Amino acid sequence: MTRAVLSLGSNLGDRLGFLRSVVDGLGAHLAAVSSVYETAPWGVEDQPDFLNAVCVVDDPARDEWAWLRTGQAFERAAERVRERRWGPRTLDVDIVTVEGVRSADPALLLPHPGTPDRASVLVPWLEIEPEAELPGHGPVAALLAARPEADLASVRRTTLTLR
Ligand SMILES: Nc1ncnc2c1ncn2[C@@H]1O[C@H](COP(=O)(O)OP(=O)(O)OP(=O)(O)O)[C@@H](O)[C@H]1O
Ligand SMILES: Nc1nc2c(c(=O)[nH]1)N=C(CO)CN2
Repeated sequence: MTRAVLSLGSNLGDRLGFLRSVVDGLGAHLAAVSSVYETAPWGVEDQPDFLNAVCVVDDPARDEWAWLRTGQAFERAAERVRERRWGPRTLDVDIVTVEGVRSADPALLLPHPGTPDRASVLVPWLEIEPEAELPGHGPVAALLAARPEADLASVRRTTLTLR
């Protein structure tokens, strides 16, 4: 119960700097991090493009709630202001999965229910874990193959790096 997959997103201010703040803050607990992707916004479409990335983290001392608190601490440090659902933000850290954990608690849904529909999560995740499975949904590669072509085209790999 120590390994987790996190999705990172930013579309306000120093987008790359906010993603880097997470990677830097995770330090030795960062097991893998994807490339940075520039992605067209889903949900609310009249907002700037996002930078998105996915990382795999590992810490024997942290359970799923500790990972949620960790993500929220990074969001607070980025002075995130929550104005509307799916609206623009300096930093969003979603807990995609925590190994061996399923949760129906609205404060921490695991796996994150948006994952199967979000190419902005599936593409970077697949890059770092080609064999990944989303619990209850099967291989990430199959979820991605089921997305419409327009979704795939909206996720563009950049040359920016996080470490
Ligand atoms: N797996 C999860 N990861 C992060 N937050 C979660 C998760 N499951 C539930 N939450 C809850 O979601 C709440 C709101 O999250 P947030 O404002 O980031 O939503 P959103 O990014 O607008 O939408 P979405 O959750 O669909 O990406 C948080 O208070 C948190 O407790
Ligand atoms: N492309 C993209 N679109 C989004 C994102 C995101 O991370 N990437 N996050 C949102 C808020 O949860 C709303 N829309």
